[in-house]
Amino acid sequence: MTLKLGTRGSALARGQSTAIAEALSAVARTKGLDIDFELHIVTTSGDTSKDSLVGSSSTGVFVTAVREALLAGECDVVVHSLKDIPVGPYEGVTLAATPLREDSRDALCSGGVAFADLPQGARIGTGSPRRAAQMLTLRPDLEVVPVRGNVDTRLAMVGTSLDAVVLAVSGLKRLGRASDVSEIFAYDAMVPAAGQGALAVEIRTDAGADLAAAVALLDDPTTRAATTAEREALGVLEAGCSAPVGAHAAIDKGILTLTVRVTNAAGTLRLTETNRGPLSDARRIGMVTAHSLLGRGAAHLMGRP
Ligand SMILES: NCc1[nH]cc(CCC(=O)O)c1CC(=O)O
Repeated sequence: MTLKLGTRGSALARGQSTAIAEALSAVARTKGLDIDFELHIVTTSGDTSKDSLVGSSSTGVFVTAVREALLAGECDVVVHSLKDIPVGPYEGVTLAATPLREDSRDALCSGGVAFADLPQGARIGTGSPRRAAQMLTLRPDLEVVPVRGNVDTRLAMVGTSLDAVVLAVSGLKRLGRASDVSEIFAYDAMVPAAGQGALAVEIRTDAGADLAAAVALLDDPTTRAATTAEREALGVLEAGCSAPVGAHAAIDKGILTLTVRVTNAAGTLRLTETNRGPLSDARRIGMVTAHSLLGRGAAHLMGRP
């Protein structure tokens, strides 16, 4: 049987979707199921617009287009970067698997210069308020330059119009650009975005039990718990993926430790909160952490009354 796997058309999206398609076929075979996948590329207006807000995946337009293709029956399974998916349910769509996640940290790509050694006032490209704010906390002298476009486009700016860019380690690895990483930010220096480095495999809620069971074989319970806590915190903070909010859950010996950080845009004020507990409490840990941040004034830092 050949199924269609829906994805965006960027090199990153196609690469990670191909990897998931192969992994799905392999796990299905171990259960005696013969499933092959062909990629179904979903294009959106955003894919051709580099300079407008529509070009930002933070608005969720790409995720919505891919999900609508799934609901329309143009494909049977879809793959997204989890961090691009708005928090909350989507009618008719089920998150069938969160596979083992890649490194979730952020990386400096500077042509080899360490973050501390960047020249005074260096120009750093990022479209992420979270990365911009945390970078300015560490180095208020830096000039943050808003950039858009895919990973390769951004890397091409290093050494020409920019001194460096900040990108997710996971995306660079998936694109075979790990050698462009000059320094990886420690988790406490730059708290990653909720869900960064993780993928989401979705199916229609009314899909057959066989497909649901096959996809579920790819689910990694540790990744599921960590990203559940991170995304719950983001949801309670009412922050989208474009807010200056970092959320990172680490799991060690069955204990989940969630750290959430809210920074103001200038990087001059920040609140960081950490809570831990069993994996089964992932959602509650996310909620509790976000509520205590709100109690400490997080909404004000995010520019809300
Ligand atoms: N916002 C764009 C985006 N969405 C997912 C990734 C790759 C990182 C991931 O796998 O979470 C990227 C690029 C980046 O942040 O560097």
